[in-house]
Amino acid sequence: MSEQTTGPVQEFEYQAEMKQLLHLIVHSLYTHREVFLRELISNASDALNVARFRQLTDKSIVDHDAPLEVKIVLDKEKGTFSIEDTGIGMTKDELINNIGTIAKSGTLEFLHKMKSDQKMLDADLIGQFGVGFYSVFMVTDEVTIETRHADADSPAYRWKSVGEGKFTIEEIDRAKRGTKISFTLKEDAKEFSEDWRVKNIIKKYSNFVDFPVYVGDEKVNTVSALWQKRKDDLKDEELTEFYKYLSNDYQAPLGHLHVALEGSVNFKALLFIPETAPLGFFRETEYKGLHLYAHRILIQDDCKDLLPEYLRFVKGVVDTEDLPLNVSREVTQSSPVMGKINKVLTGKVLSFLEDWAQNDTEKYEKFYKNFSPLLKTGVNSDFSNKDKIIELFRFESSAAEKGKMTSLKEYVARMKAEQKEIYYVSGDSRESAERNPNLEYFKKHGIEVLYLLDPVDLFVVPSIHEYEKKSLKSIDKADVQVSKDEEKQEENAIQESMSKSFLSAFKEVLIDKVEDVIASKRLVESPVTLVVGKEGMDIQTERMMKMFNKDFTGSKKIMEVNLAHPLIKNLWDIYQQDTKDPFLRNCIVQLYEGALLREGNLTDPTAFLSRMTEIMEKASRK
Ligand SMILES: Nc1ncnc2c1ncn2[C@@H]1O[C@H](COP(=O)(O)OP(=O)(O)OP(=O)(O)O)[C@@H](O)[C@H]1O
Repeated sequence: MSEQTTGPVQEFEYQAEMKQLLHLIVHSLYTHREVFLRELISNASDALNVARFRQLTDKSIVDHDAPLEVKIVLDKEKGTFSIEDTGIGMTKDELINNIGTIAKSGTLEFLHKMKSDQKMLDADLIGQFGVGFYSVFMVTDEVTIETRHADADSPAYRWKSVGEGKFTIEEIDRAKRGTKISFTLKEDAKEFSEDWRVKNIIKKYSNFVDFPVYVGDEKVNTVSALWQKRKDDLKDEELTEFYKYLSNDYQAPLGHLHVALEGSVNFKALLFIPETAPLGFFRETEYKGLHLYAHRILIQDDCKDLLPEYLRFVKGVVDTEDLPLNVSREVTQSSPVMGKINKVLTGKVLSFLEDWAQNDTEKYEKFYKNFSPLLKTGVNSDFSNKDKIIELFRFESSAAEKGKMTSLKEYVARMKAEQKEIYYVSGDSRESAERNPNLEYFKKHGIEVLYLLDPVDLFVVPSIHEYEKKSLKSIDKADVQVSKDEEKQEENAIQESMSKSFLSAFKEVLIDKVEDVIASKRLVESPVTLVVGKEGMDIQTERMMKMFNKDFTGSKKIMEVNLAHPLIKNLWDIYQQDTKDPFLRNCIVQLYEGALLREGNLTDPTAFLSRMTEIMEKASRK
């Protein structure tokens, strides 16, 4: 029965974006429609949490001692559904502002995209995208909300909407605190007025809600603090169920970690690593943190202070006895207890990953593929754990077949006695890294080079500097060490007189383009290559900087010339006859621009092509 109206009915219009969203929900979401119930229970549970907080500190709230619970009433004959909570309730402003806005940015965009991709829109995905309350319009055409806020002087209201266009608000006579949402189910959604169906859905999605959920007179959910159980008593099935409830993920987690600590800090934690990164995970600046409980009572469902940001893929709960119940967000942030928990958890998560890396490579590689771009940034932000994080790095390598990953430890174990540095090269793909002419020397001499194929590597690997006292060096740098013997042999092969004056001719032609031109000790098959000075930025890094900032110019490169290459020898012959030969000059520019092209930095391909035509014409003349 509805409460009496006590004021005029006011009409409101949804924002344009909201209308579009509602249209999509009503007309496009067909599968997993039962998640509307999860959304409604989750909102009720949030409201109950707020009420529980207020109960602790404010004796004057409406129905101070009312039990905190959710009641669902079904009428199979009439096909109706109602859900009522004794939570905090809503004021008029909250009804207008909170109901009627899209919870998460990007939701509409996402739904549109799914639709235009002609994908089957699956309502199970919406939990991740924050359609929230409005999912109810999948199963009904008209919704009524009756609510009274816990503040003693706050009136009660009825909100009514037929979905797509408008909603109305009127004042009503309701004495109870909390919110009741009721509606008649659509013809094709009548199943949701069946007891057994609704109970099954609650068990599936909402078993771990912190408050009793009743269907009729029967309490349906478990209401158990899983993390309080002993490690050995935890069953895989309930862990998976709990994880899904907690994270809104529809897949089982990749793994979990149970921590119980007693001593200078006391807490229990149940943490999960997801199987895959949720859509939009890496774009997300607004991510959800862990759930923080104190004495088994949820005090924050989004606590970002329990783990550093580079571990934000971890989902789960932390329950501590060291924080007071009525602790505010500001106090938790600066609390030394939080600092201690953060420190312990970070160490535990890193050791947990290290254990996978050592003992379950398949799982680790799955994890690594999904989350390593984030994990790796820890090297630049968490100095106390830097060494641990570095152990978790994996790379493709010239010593391993495509797709196989290797660690720095394994690399160092394979290093030859005379090798002093750890070498790496970056590239968009293994193939492009392997085509880098700077690699030729290393290939010829069987020196292992790591391939940095993840763009994030370029920002983090250079800051590793050293691993087991061996410095990490990009093979694009001019000062990579080439073994002494080798140097001698090469030097002998190079005619001293040839190199000096000839190279200065290169320099003269490329005067404003390169920093220097030197004889190469590392090239085998290519005529020239570009390298960066000791302090310079890696070539790939520079390319990325240019993508972010059009005005970024980068530094001048050093050109290395392979004096043993047949083409260079031919040019030497031309040079000896005429040091200013225009063909020679053209070839020098072409060689330089060819090197730019290879590294993806050629800015004027038209000039490059016409010069090439000119050179070919000359070369093909009889
Ligand atoms: N039963 C309720 N009691 C009190 N407030 C509610 C209730 N249901 C909804 N609300 C209010 O309406 C808002 C919008 O709910 P909605 O489900 O659309 O999004 P959300 O819960 O904020 O986001 P998400 O679904 O992503 O968690 C809530 O944030 C809350 O302020």
